[in-house]
Amino acid sequence: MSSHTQTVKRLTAPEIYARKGQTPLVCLTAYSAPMADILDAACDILLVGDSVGMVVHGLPSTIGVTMEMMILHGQAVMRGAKKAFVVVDMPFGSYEAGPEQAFANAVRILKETGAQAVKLESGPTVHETIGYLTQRGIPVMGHVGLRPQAVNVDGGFKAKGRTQAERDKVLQEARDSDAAGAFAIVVEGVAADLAGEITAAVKAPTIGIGASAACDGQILVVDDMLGQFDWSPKFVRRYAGLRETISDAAEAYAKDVRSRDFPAPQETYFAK
Ligand SMILES: Nc1nc(=O)c2c([nH]1)NC[C@@H]1CN(c3ccc(C(=O)N[C@@H](CCC(=O)O)C(=O)O)cc3)CN21
Ligand SMILES: CC(C)C(=O)C(=O)O
Ligand SMILES: [Mg+2]
Repeated sequence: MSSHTQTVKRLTAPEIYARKGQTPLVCLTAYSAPMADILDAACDILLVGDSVGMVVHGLPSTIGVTMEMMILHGQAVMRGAKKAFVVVDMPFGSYEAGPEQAFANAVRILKETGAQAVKLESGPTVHETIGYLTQRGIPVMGHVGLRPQAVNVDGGFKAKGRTQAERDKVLQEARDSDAAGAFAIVVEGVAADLAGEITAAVKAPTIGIGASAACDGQILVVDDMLGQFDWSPKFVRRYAGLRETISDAAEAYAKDVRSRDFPAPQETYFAK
């Protein structure tokens, strides 16, 4: 459906920003059109996360995710979601060099997908970059705490804020993202008290993942909460058992094919 014939009004960045202190923002990741279509009614925000590289493409981390992957999945999600606000993650290497690199790649993401905003993980140039993009018409979601794209310097996916120096750094990055104009900030993998401090310190709504109930909203990787994996981080709650459901269905299909029970006459074409 083209934007001209769209009947359902999409949420906007200012509406998300104004949700601070209101009812919690409901967010999930989405990577495909049919999943976005199903999740649209329940969610305020759908994030086309670079976690797609690990969850869908089987990569060991998000480092190998490309602009092309983010754009293809962004396009699919935009075709499925009618009401939710859609944010696309900027992949590793597409924004860290500075504001001009980030702007060029964010423009490409918005033009080619139709999504309304991008997200980027905190780092030394992020304060400058969020301001540069926001002033030029691109809403930016910040991301502080556990930064999956820093996996190689951190030596793994490690929760943040166990030392005072680390707590100060995460809080400062959240303050910087807020001051630079982020319309929302993802807070990942931090202790509850730090998540509370950050949420109280910033004007933008905080969206937690492994960051306690103190945040202004929550996000999970959809395949985690649907139970597609046998291992998940501690912060995941399973709302379905898709792994077992899919495996049981595949076993039942295999049994029916081998016994020639499938296909039956009603599943077969005949000449007359
Ligand atoms: N499926 C999936 N779910 C996610 O939430 C997710 C991804 N993939 N990929 C990108 C990042 C990586 N994430 C991760 C991955 C592992 C841990 C993890 O191993 N956590 C440990 C605790 C580590 C610590 O205490 O420092 C755990 O046991 O929960 C956390 C976040 C979150 N994101
Ligand atoms: C988990 C969320 C916040 C994310 O960045 C992703 O899915 O890539
Ligand atoms: Mg991400």
